[in-house]
Amino acid sequence: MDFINFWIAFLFVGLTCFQFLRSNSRHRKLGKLPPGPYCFPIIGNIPQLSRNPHQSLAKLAKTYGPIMYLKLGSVDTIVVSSPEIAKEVLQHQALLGRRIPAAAEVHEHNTNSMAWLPMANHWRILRKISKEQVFSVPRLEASQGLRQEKLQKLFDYIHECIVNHQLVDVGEAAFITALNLMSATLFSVDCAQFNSDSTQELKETMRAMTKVVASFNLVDIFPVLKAIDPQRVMHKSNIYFGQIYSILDNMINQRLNLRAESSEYMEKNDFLEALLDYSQSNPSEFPRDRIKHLLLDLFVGGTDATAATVEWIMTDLIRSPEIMSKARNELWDVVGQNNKVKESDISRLPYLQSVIKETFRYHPTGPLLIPHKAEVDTEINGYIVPKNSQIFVNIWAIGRDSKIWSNPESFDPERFLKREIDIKGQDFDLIPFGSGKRMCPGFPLATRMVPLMVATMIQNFDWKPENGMKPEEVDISEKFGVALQKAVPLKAIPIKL
Ligand code: HEM
Repeated sequence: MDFINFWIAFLFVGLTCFQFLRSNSRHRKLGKLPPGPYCFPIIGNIPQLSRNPHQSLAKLAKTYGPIMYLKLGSVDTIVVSSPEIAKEVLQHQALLGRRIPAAAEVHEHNTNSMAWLPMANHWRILRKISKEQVFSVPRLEASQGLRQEKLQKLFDYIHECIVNHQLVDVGEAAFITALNLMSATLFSVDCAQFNSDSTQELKETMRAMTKVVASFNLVDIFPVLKAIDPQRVMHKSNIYFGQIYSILDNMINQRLNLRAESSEYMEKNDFLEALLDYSQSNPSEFPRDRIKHLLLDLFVGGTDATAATVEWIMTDLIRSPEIMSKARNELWDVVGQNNKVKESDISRLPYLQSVIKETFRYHPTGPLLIPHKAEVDTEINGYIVPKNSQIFVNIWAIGRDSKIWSNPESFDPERFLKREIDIKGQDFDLIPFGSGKRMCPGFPLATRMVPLMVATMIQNFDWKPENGMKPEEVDISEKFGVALQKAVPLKAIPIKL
């Protein structure tokens, strides 16, 4: 070890020990912390977590209970694993902050992004604009034609795979479709093509950026390392965010030019048009340079979660052919075999909705939600949640709890036909989109896109696993990330019906 590395390591260990001792003495004064496993000096509970922390934490909760205290590096962490305490946490004003990952602290993203802002004025304005201008029913109705076209492309692609005797990489097809659904809805543009190796800048950069943001970064658990950025995560993130912002800036400028050039300009039905209108009439509340930040939030928030959800639903259906045919029969009964499924049909498809809910229970796309942060010392269920703790609400553990669900390890959509439960954040047994003020703002769009993508994939196609595998052999192991991914991507054989 050379001289400089020695001093960096010495400084790191010294500062971490100092922080460790200081926070321990502060906690002793505060009161009773929730129970939790033994915490090692400096590294805390990191050795007790696997690559799938939601699963390790669910196991630990069986021993230590529905509210636990852990230390991840130098970060106080509270883990909640029951619907009752999840409700208390998600409705507590002081626990709705965010701990910002270092990878998001680039290009002023953290100070402009709805996902990372604290619940102050700027965040409130963004939520209001999203609710009233972007995800309002009239706006969603007006933009549905844009989405219908993209679903036709998905249908044509699957058809082409059949003609060419090709497997479908279901995750990739879902990602391209989600990306195009989002880019059509946001700015009337197609960002990605099926079966194309040509440069698809936005798609590739989005992939790279999500990978960087999802990667394990030492700085997030030892903030003293931020200035060194030992894994170069912030460096890479800075590049990808910069590239995406410049693509978005170009799109915004092009649209502004189009609007300025012709007096006969026909307004488009997309979200960009709504945001430009709002910004022009409320420049002080929502200046032009904030549009790109909101577009990025919606684009990133919408694409990965939607694509991962669809890949999981298709995995669960391919593993259970009788459930897939039941969902298809419902589509044929309600919509017909040859009519395209429309957004207005979704409410008449209770079985398909049960399938989607069951996948949300079984493989929730955000197993720990997006971690919340305690803004002040707060008491929950008789325990202290120290200021600045990060809070994980483990909805994966709630979804697999046998006290709440019978046979939680089996995929059984029928349970939702017997039990009325919605996913709008009111019933804390199932909150795939979170609940309360910080709940996913994209819920109204996601609940249109996901059923239509699945319907497009199963209405006229049956599916077989690749390589002569039996349905029940299709892999369901998970890979933790920005959205919960499949560890082994789903590749399957489509069959025309
Ligand atoms: C199946 C699809 C989706 C799932 C499962 C999902 C799930 C979630 C979850 C669990 C949260 C965190 C809630 C919390 O921290 O309490 C969240 C937040 C968020 N989602 Fe979604 N989401 C989906 C689709 C979308 C779409 C389509 C958009 C936008 C077009 C979107 C944009 C966002 C944003 C911006 C946030 C941060 C909100 C804030 O912090 O105030 N999501 N989502």
